[in-house]
Amino acid sequence: MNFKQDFFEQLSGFYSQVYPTPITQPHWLGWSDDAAKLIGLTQPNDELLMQLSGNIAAPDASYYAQVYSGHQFGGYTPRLGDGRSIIMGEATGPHGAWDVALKGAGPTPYSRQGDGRAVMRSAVREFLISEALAALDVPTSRALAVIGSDLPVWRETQEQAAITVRLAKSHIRFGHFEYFCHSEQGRTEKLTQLVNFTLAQHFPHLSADKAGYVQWFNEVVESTAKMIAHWQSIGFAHGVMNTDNMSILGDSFDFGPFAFIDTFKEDFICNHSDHQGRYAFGQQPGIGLWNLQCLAQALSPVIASDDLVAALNRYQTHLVAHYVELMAQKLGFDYQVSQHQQDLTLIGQLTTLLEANQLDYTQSLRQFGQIDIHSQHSSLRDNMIDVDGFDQWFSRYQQRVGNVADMRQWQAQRNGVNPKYVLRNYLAQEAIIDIEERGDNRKLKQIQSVLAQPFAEHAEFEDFAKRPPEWGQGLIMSCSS
Ligand SMILES: Nc1ncnc2c1ncn2[C@@H]1O[C@H](COP(=O)(O)OP(=O)(O)OP(=O)(O)O)[C@@H](O)[C@H]1O
Ligand SMILES: [Mg+2]
Repeated sequence: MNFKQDFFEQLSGFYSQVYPTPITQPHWLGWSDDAAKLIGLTQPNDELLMQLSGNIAAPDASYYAQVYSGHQFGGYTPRLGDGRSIIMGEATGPHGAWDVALKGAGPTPYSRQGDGRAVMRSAVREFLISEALAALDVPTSRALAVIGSDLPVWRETQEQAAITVRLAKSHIRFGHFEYFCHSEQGRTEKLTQLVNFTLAQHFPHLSADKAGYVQWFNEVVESTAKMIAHWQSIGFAHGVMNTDNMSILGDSFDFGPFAFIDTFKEDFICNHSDHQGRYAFGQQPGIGLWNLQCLAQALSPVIASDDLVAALNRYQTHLVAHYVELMAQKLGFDYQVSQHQQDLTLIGQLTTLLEANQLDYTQSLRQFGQIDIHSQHSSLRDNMIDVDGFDQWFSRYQQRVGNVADMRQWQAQRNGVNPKYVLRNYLAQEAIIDIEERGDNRKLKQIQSVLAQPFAEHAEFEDFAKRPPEWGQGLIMSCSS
């Protein structure tokens, strides 16, 4: 790995230097060739294993934990920081610079009561979902590897520690700006320094002046809206949309109790601790705005409030536009800005039908690849209990799609955007159980390779596209990780 150390060198006072605490008996549980390519790596090897498990230092790495704060479930925590993630620096490769973070690498000055560790099940889930979302073209942090160990850690019971090696274009979160706004008591030097660094590193097309700042915030609003539009379009619930888990680049970030919806349910909750449903699937667009409002407040010392409000006011338009555009591709009609509102209604009627008929979201959308738009009959229709309701919707939908000259091509296009395979919770759970009980990571590798091509057919792994078995329905994940 070739590192540069821009954050470390330019932002002293924004982190604490801290070394990983080695884990014992480190071994590769998972490795992503696709992520490796981003930073110019090819094969896993023993030296890399020793480096990424914290057993030996990597040349040119600086080890540090960043400080930030954040709104967690609506309440402000003035100081959080990386309690279990240690960044080695920015690895440079053919695809730019990527922070390499060892998540679960041991205690840091921000660990509070925590042990600085991650348990194997959560490390495996983060590894799988990072790479699966990337293959679905969703903006996301990546995972190079997951490393197992025999180090015991205590949660509700004794478990084994593991490390996810995360790659992210940046680890700067909304919470970074909140921290340097609220802790500096009116002084704006550090906040300005952080904004300037963010612009120089990640928004080089913008100038470090008032106009550049305003444009930057507008871009953050849009990329956040875009990310959430992606989530809604694929039926992904993040589960912990605290402001410290919101990347300033609009990348999906920090994967804990996330889930893909199986049977469609607008108010689906995946986080065991989310008693109020604050982060329910259907709440995500609104929470995105709420989080951006927190960010806007943190930036108010350096950006005029009228400009912040104007940018926030565009959030909903961005979100709807991106969502409708993605859904239009999935459903096979041309995206037109002037049609937004009608299209949104048409899409909403479909999801209402899916919910009322208790249908699986991923499977149902995949069936658009078999629809003949000129015929009333389809496998999707066969699955409906409310056939009349569906027929009414379908004729409106037929009108919207219009004539299709080449039906086969149209169907192939639908299959190219509606995944057959997503990381259903029960699949991740099966991989975890095999590792837990037998140290066997073959299932993990199979799931990873299928999800790397989620739009393709994988005849051998047809089962991975199935609805969950009874034990795996509505699995709700605990926050303990
Ligand atoms: N086992 C732990 N030991 C120490 N700190 C922890 C532990 N688990 C979580 N934290 C800290 O609690 C805060 C909230 O945790 P959260 O689950 O959002 O983040 P995370 O999953 O640990 O990391 P990241 O946001 O970098 O993906 C963070 O500051 C995190 O570092
Ligand atoms: Mg977090």
